[in-house]
Amino acid sequence: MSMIAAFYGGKSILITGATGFMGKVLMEKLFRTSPDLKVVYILVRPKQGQTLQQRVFQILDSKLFEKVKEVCPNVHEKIRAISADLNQNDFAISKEDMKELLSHTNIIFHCAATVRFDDHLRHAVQLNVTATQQLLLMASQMPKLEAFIHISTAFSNCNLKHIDEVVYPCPVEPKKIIDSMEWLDDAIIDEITPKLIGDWPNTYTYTKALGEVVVQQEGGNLNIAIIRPSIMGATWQEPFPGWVDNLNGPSGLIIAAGKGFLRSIRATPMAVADLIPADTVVNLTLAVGWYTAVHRPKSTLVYHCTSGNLNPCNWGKMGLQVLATFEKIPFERAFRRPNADFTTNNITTHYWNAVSHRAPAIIYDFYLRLTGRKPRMTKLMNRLLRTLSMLEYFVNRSWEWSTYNTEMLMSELSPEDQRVFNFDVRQLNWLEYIENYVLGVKKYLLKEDMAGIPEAKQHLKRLRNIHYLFNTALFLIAWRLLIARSQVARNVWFFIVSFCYKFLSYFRASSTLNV
Ligand SMILES: CCCCCCCCCCCCCCCCCCCCCCCCCCCC(=O)SCCNC(=O)CCNC(=O)[C@H](O)C(C)(C)COP(=O)(O)OP(=O)(O)OC[C@H]1O[C@@H](n2cnc3c(N)ncnc32)[C@H](O)[C@@H]1OP(=O)(O)O
Ligand SMILES: NC(=O)C1=CN([C@@H]2O[C@H](COP(=O)(O)OP(=O)(O)OC[C@H]3O[C@@H](n4cnc5c(N)ncnc54)[C@H](OP(=O)(O)O)[C@@H]3O)[C@@H](O)[C@H]2O)C=CC1
Repeated sequence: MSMIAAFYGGKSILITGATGFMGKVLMEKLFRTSPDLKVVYILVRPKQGQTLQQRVFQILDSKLFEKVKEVCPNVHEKIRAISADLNQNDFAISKEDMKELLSHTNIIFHCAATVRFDDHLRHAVQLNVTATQQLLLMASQMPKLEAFIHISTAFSNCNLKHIDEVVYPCPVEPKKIIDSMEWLDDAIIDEITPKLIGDWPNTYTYTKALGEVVVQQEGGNLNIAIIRPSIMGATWQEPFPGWVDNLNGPSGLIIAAGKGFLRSIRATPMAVADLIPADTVVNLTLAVGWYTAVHRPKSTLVYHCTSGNLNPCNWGKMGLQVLATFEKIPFERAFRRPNADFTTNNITTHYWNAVSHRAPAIIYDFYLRLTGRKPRMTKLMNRLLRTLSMLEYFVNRSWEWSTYNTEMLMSELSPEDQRVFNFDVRQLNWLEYIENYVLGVKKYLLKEDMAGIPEAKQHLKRLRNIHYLFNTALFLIAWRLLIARSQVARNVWFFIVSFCYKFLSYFRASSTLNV
């Protein structure tokens, strides 16, 4: 019997960010392994014209929850969606709901965040710092609370090269940043943002670092732990391989490469690609929840959920495997044949961006205009280039994360728990994982049918022929222009033509003799 699964039985659990990528995988695993838990409170905001209930039903209706419905048929009764907006005071939670939360919650998993790299500092501070502070305040009023688990990121200290499982101080105290956001106007914030974030690459990583300091400073007597996942990718094993439902991290680029838009990316092939499957993160999170509540460590423990030091893979190997998988599992209606490469300096990056990204987009938009349709490729390409420039920081560096606490926790688990809540990334086979990841992107993100693979392959063949035809035409035009202008080129041309003619005549003559 799994001790961790038994621990969550009968518990009331509060999850923020349950509608996000990690939150959904976390809820799924909780219900599947501890179907006898009492209730899962989720803080949800109405979105895109959907009510809270509609959002919950949409999640439960997805393929991700198929297994849960078998082991926990009344799962919908155990999810209590609470209307909340983490940007508002007291999260805009009604008095009755707040009372219920405060009096019943046993465990908190704080996953909500803005993960956009380019978010305005005010918004990023509000969600990643102030909301964390408010949640801690709520937690301090929960008499039954056993553990508060805060999800951060391994990149919260990406301004360092070697990162230990400790909370590092920030140059400016979070309280001062929170206060200043209240009275500074947007224009001034924009101006001072580069100075404030210093050597952090974006407002996301910076505010996640501030969030950790807040957790440490304002955690009081709570049992708290911080989890730092690296780049969260599709699921590795559970509930099935390859599940993913958003474009963050590598997923968006896998689509861009598979559809033939992405031709080059400025990345260092030997840099460590610190991906971590979402189910591995969730298993560690649930194990940490159990350990923190049961063992009550004296200080706030930080757990790195990374792959680089235990089972490293680099961007070169990952990129090649992604491309190899497209041969077997192509995406439908590709714009060009998938073929991308890494560039390593500014000049080649600019060159390939112009030749392989912008030029084809302009040509295609020209064709769309000619055929009376609305041009869209240049806009899409600009967006892709913007995304690439945001991700560049992370694919041209390697970090070392120590994992003592994570390894300590692994050794504390019973063999059964090590199996059910497996977060040992050493067992991960990267080639197999990446293949399943690409397959998952095709099935769950692009919603493409496997039955369409032969047609997709045919389409790629057609694109290859068009590519050869286009290159041949381009060569002939260039040659024709050269011949018209240069005597040397004309002489070379006549030499080649007469040589070919002689060779053909000789070949024909010898085959006639043989007959
Ligand atoms: C040796 C030689 C080998 C040669 C081999 C060659 C190999 C070739 C490559 C093959 C394939 C590539 C596979 C691997 C590539 C490496 C990928 C590396 C990724 C590394 C990521 C590292 C991140 C690490 C950070 C820390 C991790 C975390 O803690 S948090 C999670 C990370 N957060 C994010 O990823 C968020 C990033 N997104 C944003 O910040 C923003 O969305 C944006 C700035 C990128 C875009 O903002 P914008 O306002 O322009 O657009 P938005 O409104 O958000 O969306 C507009 C439309 O674009 C779609 N979208 C959104 N995000 C992405 C995305 N990441 N990629 C693509 N498209 C995206 C979005 O859905 C919108 O679409 P519409 O709704 O249709 O308009
Ligand atoms: N994805 C990754 O690669 C990594 C993520 N992390 C961390 O893991 C955690 C989860 O990330 P992930 O699941 O990928 O992120 P998502 O963007 O998928 O999910 C974010 C969640 O936060 C919720 N949220 C955002 N704003 C508000 C708000 N104002 N009020 C209420 N809820 C809100 C979202 O709700 P809604 O659905 O309404 O938008 C959503 O449920 C984050 O803390 C992130 O920093 C760490 C490392 C890597």
